[in-house]
Amino acid sequence: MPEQGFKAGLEDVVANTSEICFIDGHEGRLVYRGYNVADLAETTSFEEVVYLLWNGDLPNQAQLAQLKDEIKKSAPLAKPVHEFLRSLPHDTHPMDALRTAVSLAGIYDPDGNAMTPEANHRKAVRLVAQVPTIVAAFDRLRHGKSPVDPDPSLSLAENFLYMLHGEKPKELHAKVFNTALILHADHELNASTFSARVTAGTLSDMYSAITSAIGTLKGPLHGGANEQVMYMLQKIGSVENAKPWVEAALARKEKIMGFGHRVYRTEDPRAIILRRLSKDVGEDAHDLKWYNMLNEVREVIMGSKKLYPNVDLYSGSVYFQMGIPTDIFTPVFAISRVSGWTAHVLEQYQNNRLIRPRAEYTGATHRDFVPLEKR
Ligand SMILES: CC(=O)SCCNC(=O)CCNC(=O)[C@H](O)C(C)(C)COP(=O)(O)OP(=O)(O)OC[C@H]1O[C@@H](n2cnc3c(N)ncnc32)[C@H](O)[C@@H]1OP(=O)(O)O
Ligand SMILES: O=C([O-])CC(=O)C(=O)O
Repeated sequence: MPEQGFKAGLEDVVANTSEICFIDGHEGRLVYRGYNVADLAETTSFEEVVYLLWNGDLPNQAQLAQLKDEIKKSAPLAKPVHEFLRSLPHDTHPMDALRTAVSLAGIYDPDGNAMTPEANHRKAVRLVAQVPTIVAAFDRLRHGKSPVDPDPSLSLAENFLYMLHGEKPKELHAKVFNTALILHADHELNASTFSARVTAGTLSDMYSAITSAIGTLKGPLHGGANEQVMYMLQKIGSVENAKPWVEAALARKEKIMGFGHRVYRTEDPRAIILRRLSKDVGEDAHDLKWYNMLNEVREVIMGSKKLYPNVDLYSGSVYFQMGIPTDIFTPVFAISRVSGWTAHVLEQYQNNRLIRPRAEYTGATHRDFVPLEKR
């Protein structure tokens, strides 16, 4: 029998080693490959961070140019993936559309099920390049609009907003979105990354691992919380109503989305940056209602429950004010996190061992068998 006792939710259980991401939950520090995310967030491009996560070092100019070129060339979708998105009912949740489209894209990937490091690198590039195209294309199709082809002159952040809205984003939005992508790129063994690694650990292919991860990110206790925060703000309606609304929800023992974390015992460092971005886009739009409401909710929750905001609290208000529909907030999270998922899958393949924990059995052990005719 296993030596270790059972830990509900695997809390604080160390399940693998990794060189990709470090979290100091007490100090509120998040590090990608040795770099504090706060130092990267507003000074680098998302593509640089993708390179860092995959390769362990920041790229030089030639390496960055090559990765950007690979991403640009890989951004268009295979025709059957387009046709599939076109065939979906318009009320399909965009996260379901993304999950199934990524799975389908795997079938048309020219590298198929090849598992060489080179083939896996190319698949990682295609995934990072195509997830934004899928999310934007489905959003337009369900609103009766034609998808917009990716523009090779734009960065990944700019391109997503361009493909979504059909026009180039204003400078502030492109910059803020780039920062949001960097902030969401990786987070150690969060649930979706764990799920990707479990799938990769069976030596299944990268698309299967990323499909598992997307399904895991969808839930409201994980990436799905950003969408739920926006619905909560819409229900609250005004800054004045925030306190009574939250107090009533807490009295009903409801969880308030965007608060609490398995690892952080202080404020999530990403939330601190996103709060400022929420203010920036709010000021730019001459509308600080969402920002002010979130701050009021934060004060009530921190005062009464001593719970801190997580990454999902402020991101939605940022996206909303950039014209991103609420039900694609979680797919937008995936646009970024696919970089971390693929980095972890590549790391898993490099030093693989099947991931297979044990369960503490709590059922009956010695029951007398009764044949069917006598039950
Ligand atoms: C990208 C991300 O995944 S970030 C997380 C996004 N998820 C959310 O924002 C959903 C809301 N938050 C939560 O549900 C949790 O805090 C989680 C899932 C993030 C972490 O869960 P866990 O580590 O398992 O903590 P757990 O749910 O056991 O909470 C511990 C205690 O704090 C309370 N608590 C935790 N989060 C919240 C919350 N958001 N609102 C109200 N109470 C909360 C729990 O009710 C529990 O109280 P109890 O001990 O009196 O029963
Ligand atoms: O680490 C976690 O458990 C959840 C999280 O914040 C993330 O995935 O970004």
